[in-house]
Amino acid sequence: MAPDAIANPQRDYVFVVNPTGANGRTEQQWKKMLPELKLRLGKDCNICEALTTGPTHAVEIAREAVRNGAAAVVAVGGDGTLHEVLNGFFEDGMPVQSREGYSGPRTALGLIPMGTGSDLARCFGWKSNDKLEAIHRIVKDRRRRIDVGRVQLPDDKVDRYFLNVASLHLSAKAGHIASMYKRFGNLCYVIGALKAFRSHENRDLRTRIDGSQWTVVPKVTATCIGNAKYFGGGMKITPTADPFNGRLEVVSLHGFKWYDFILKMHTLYLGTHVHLAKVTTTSVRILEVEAAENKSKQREVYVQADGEHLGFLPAKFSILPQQLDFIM
Ligand SMILES: Nc1ncnc2c1ncn2[C@@H]1O[C@H](COP(=O)(O)OP(=O)(O)OP(=O)(O)O)[C@@H](O)[C@H]1O
Repeated sequence: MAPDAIANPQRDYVFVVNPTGANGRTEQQWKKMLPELKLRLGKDCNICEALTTGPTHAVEIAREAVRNGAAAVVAVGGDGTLHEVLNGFFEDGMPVQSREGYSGPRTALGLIPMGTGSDLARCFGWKSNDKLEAIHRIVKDRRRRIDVGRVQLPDDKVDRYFLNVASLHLSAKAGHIASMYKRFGNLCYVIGALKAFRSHENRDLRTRIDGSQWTVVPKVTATCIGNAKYFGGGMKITPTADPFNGRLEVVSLHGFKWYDFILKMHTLYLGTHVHLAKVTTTSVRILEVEAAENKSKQREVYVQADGEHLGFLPAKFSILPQQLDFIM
């Protein structure tokens, strides 16, 4: 166990479980794992089990746990649950502080991947639904500072945070549609992409990197902003992203037609799409995006982060100056 676990006998480990994750399998697997987890974490650790009752509940549970100075808040479920737990570490654009008087170590974020997609787990080479591997990781409690991406939409006063990938236009719309077809497992992302293409038009966008000059980027099909490498249940969309290097990798697809998407689909899973002529890549700390044409058209350009539909352009994507402790 980590040295600070011995120094502080009252360590709360809060497990935020989405019982409906992976079409209900998350709850079954969690129940099987819990007795061994209790045994291995031992008496020094207080295991708090919180089952979510619906969307966004995980945000509230995590926020309260951080305020109360929990040693760790662990998302048990898919990337959607992880995303909500992450967002619980922040409020009003600031990291949540523990209650006055608490002087223990910072709260760490943890993950037991038991969802459909598990894209962050894939980025670290962790197996999804591997009980022993997950227990070992939590018990060992090895922490590493991880980068957090932020999305700001001027119309929406609430900033959103992401660990995997934010994106805009076709990919964001496809993700939004995919969320309605989760019952089909990973196939939901393919269904989402095909449906999204039906009403899709490539758009000229204006972008600004790290506060420099605005430039027009023609015929954007989708732009993906990666803190980590994967989205959509295994698409290696930002293959050079590294969640520890303080940067976001931006991959844009230009002028794609629906048949390009079918023909090139395998390259998105392999991460080799970045070598295609219609794909550009950049490394940034801040990316601002708005429509180049008629501003009313920007209401048609979807924006998402870690699979959550956030709204429409304009949007600002950035890496947070402060990192988060993450259980690796
Ligand atoms: N009790 C609940 N009932 C219904 N929906 C919930 C509940 N708890 C959480 N959710 C929602 O379920 C969404 C998906 O959850 P989660 O990511 O854990 O599982 P998943 O279905 O495996 O999906 P993913 O593809 O993200 O891995 C979350 O974004 C959350 O908003």
